[in-house]
Amino acid sequence: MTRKIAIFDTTLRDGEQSPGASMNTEEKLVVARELIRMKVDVIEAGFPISSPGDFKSVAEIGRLAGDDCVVCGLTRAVDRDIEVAAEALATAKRPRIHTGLGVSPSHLRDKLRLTEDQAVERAVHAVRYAKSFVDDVEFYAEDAGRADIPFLVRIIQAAVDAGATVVNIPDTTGYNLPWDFGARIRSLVENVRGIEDVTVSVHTHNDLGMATALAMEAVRNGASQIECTINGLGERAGNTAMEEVVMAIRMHGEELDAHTGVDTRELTRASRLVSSITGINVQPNKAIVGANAFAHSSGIHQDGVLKARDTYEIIDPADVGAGGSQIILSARSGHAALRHRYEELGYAFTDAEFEPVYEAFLEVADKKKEVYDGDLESIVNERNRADEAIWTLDAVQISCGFPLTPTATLTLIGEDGNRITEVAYGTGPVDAVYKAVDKVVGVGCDLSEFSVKAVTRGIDALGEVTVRVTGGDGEVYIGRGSDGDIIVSSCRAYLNALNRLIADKRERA
Ligand SMILES: CC(=O)SCCNC(=O)CCNC(=O)[C@H](O)C(C)(C)COP(=O)(O)OP(=O)(O)OC[C@H]1O[C@@H](n2cnc3c(N)ncnc32)[C@H](O)[C@@H]1OP(=O)(O)O
Ligand SMILES: CC(C)C(=O)C(=O)O
Repeated sequence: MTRKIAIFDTTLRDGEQSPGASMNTEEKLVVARELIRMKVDVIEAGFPISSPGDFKSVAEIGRLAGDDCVVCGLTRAVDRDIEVAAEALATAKRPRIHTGLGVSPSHLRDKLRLTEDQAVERAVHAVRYAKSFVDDVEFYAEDAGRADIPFLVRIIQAAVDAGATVVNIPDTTGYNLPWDFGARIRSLVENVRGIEDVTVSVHTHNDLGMATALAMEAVRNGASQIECTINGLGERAGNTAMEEVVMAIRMHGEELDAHTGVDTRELTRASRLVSSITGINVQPNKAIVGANAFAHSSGIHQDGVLKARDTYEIIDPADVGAGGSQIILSARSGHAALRHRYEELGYAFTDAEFEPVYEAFLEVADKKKEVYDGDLESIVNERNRADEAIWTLDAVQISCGFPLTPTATLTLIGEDGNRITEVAYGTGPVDAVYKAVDKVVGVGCDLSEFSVKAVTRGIDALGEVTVRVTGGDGEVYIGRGSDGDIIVSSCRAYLNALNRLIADKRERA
């Protein structure tokens, strides 16, 4: 059996320190319920002395959690902070006070203005004072990543001797390289007496984009608790993302001799919940929970994933509650992906039928970022209309705007393959195009309806135009056309209606 690594979630404390991420008590309770459901080991619920609202959140989450997990409140190494935290945690069945102070030369000299001896004295006092309220006391050595290692060993030894149950080694400024941070943890594991009886926690920040790597290297060197947040929220560039460390441990459990108790299938839901409550979007390419984490948009990858998912996916999306892999159709997609999607939509093509569809798809895809199902249907419908066509559009050009007179120059191809070009003026660009069509086709009819709608979402959506025309004998014909350019869609729709009218006339003649 591998070692259990405790997951200490600090979304509601350090995560909330992200600018713009503050949450009220109700919102924190919603997140806490999700954290309990996903079986984290510890919830850091807030910093009780910082405001009455945070005090209330810690108290309410303490009540909510019951036996399910430890609930923790943060303090400075200040008596009043510790007293207030103890008061807030009185509702909790498994309370933990998290106290400590900065230990790097910069924090000691410039922020706290303490000598090393004074800092050790203050740490010992804070741990002992916290122990007078609760059994479970975690000591943090803030900015341990930049501390002198002999002093770090000394102050952690003092905290352990004073009764700390957990010692937290933060790389507060995300300064370390993973192997240097690992060596720090190893120094403590090898040099602090009694450390084997306490939990060694790490709390890493992402200032160099290495928070997860730092945490993994710490686990490899003896850490047994990771402090992290959903979506990597937290001060500045954020904290270690829970979804990343939990999945990295799951993927490499044997090598790390580690496992966690987190239900990974909740990771996506938790990510979306925190994003919607805080209003902070998750970047699409974010590991594990980003919208693109299991999306494939290039032909070679799509072909591979359709043959065997693990050619390009190391995680089964279902394992993190993300549903399934996604194939995104774009101009980089190949035949395999397009054919697969059409089959899912119920279309079957022979190879000969499929080739022109693929070419029409590429034409649309080159104009759009992403091709949606509605576009695919439109492409097929447009092709079917083209197959039946008597007159087809070869080219259309419009000149319009204020104060120009809208003018259309249009070329149509007839059944015999001949091209005919006409120019016409109109009250608007569509009117000008329709007048030019009338000149070429020479069929009398009334346009009784014209409507346009976007086939899919986005500014680059295909526009589908529907028209109704009434022929001389009162018969009504509907025409449709779609394209990224609505003048072209309008022209195609009108031609489609006229083609039907002409075909009908011929049939009846
Ligand atoms: C790395 C981290 O994420 S630490 C957690 C950060 N979280 C927060 O700061 C929570 C929100 N903070 C607050 O609500 C307030 O800052 C409070 C209530 C904590 C303190 O408020 P104030 O008393 O007004 O102090 P202020 O914020 O101006 O300054 C912080 C003081 O705490 C001291 N201090 C900072 N950390 C510690 C510590 N761990 N132990 C003891 N003292 C500390 C500072 O040196 C400074 O003291 P000084 O005024 O004597 O120079
Ligand atoms: C208070 C400590 C644990 C912290 O948030 C940090 O060092 O980043």
